[in-house]
Amino acid sequence: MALKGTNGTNGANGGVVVVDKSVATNPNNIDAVPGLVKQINAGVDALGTGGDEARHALLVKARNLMQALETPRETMIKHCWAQTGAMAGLTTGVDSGLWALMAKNGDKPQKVSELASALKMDTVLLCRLMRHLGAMGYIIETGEDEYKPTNFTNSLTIPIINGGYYAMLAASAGVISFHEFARKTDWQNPTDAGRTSFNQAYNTDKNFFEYLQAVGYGTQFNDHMGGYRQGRLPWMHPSFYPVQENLIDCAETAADAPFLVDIGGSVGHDLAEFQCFFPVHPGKLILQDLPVVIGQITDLDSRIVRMEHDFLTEQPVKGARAYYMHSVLHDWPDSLCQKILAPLTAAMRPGYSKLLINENVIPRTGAYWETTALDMIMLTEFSSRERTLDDWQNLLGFSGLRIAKIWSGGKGVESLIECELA
Ligand SMILES: C[S@@+](CC[C@H](N)C(=O)[O-])C[C@H]1O[C@@H](n2cnc3c(N)ncnc32)[C@H](O)[C@@H]1O
Repeated sequence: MALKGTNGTNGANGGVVVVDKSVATNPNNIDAVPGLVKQINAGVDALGTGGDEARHALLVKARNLMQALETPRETMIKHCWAQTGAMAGLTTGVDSGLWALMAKNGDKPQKVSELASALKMDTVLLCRLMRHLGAMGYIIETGEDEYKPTNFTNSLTIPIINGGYYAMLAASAGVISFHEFARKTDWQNPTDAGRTSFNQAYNTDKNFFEYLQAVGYGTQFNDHMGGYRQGRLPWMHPSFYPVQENLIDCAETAADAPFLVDIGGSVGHDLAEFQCFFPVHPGKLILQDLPVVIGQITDLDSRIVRMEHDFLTEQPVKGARAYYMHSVLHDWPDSLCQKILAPLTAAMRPGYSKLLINENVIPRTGAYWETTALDMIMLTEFSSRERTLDDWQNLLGFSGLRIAKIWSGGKGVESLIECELA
C-alpha cells in the first residue's frame, strides 16, 4: 500500500506500508499490562507520603496502562470521535448553564427531562449530549436519562476553569489542520509570526489575541490565563525565588518608585498574587497590557497601577527594580521577541533593574506533557515555541541580556529566568 497524504500527495517518505491491518485491532501492548499494574499498585502506596509528585507519577502510569490496553482502532475512535464529541458536550454544558444547574441541585441523581425543562433546552438534544458524557465518565449515569454531577463538571462552573473551553477551542482549527500548513510550508519549523497555521485555518491576518477579542472570547482567554496556573507553586513563594533578598532589599523606597512592572500581564493575576505574598513592598506595582485587556479588568486592587501599553513601543516606565513577563515571549518567534526586548532593555537601569521571565525551560530529555502541549499551541497558533536553555541563552544574549540564574519551580512549572543587562 502506498503511503498517501491528502489531496493525492505522497506522504513524507512516499514509501510502502508493510503493517498488517490486524495490528489495529489488537491491544497496543498487552505484555506491558502486568508490569504496569504492579507499578500502579506501588504508586497507590506512595500516594500517602509522596504528595503531588507521586499523584502525577501515578497518573502517567494509569495513562500508560490505558494506552497498553487499548487497540489502535479504539485509540483512533477516541481521538476522532469521542474526545471531539466530549468537547462539544462539555462546552455546551458550560454555555447553557447545565453544569451550574447540576452543581446547584447538588450531588444527587438528576433527570435529564427536568434539567432540560429548567434550561429551556430540547430534551432529546440534552439526552444525547449527556449520554456521551456519561459514557466517557465525565458525569455519572444513575439510571435511564439520569445523571449525577462530578467534581469535574462542578469545576466547569468556575470561569477560570471553563474559559479555556471557549477561548482555546475557538482557535483550535489552527491545531487540527496543522498538517495542511506544514505540508504547504515544506515541512519546515515555522518562525514567521505573520504566517501561522492559525492564520491559514481561519483565513485571517489577525493574530491569536486579536482574533479572540474579535470573536468575543477575550475575557474567556483572560480567565483561562488565570486558571491554567492554579495548583502550581508561584515564583514569589519563598521556596522558589528569594523576593526579599533579590528584589526588595536593594529597591528604592520612594512611594512612587516603580518596583515591579508586569508586561503583558493580562488582567493582573500575577501582581494580585504578588500582593498576597508581599502586602508590604517598596514602590509601585504596575500592570501593562493592551487597552482592550486593561479595559476588561473587573477585580483588581486599586493600588496596582493599570497602564495601557503596547510592548513593541517605547517602555514608559524607566528604571524599575524589576520588569516581569509571564508567558509572553513564548508567544513570539525570536525576531519578534527581539523587538519586544529592545525597548525594555533601553528602559532598564544598569546594575539595578532586573528582567524576570516566568517561562518553561524545556529539558533535553523527559519533558513534561503539559510543557510539550503548550509547545504545540505555540507551534500551531503562533509559529513560536517553548524554549530550551540554549534557545533562551541565544535570544537573551542577542538582546543584550545575561541570565543571572534560572530558578526552577519543579517539573512542569515555569521557571523564573532572572536576567540583567549584559
Ligand atoms: C499568553 S498571555 C499571558 C498573560 C499573563 N502574563 C499571564 O501569564 O497570565 C499574553 C498576553 O500578552 C498580551 N499582549 C499581546 N500582544 C501585546 C502587545 N503588543 N503589547 C502588550 N501586551 C500584549 C495579551 O493581551 C495577553 O494578555
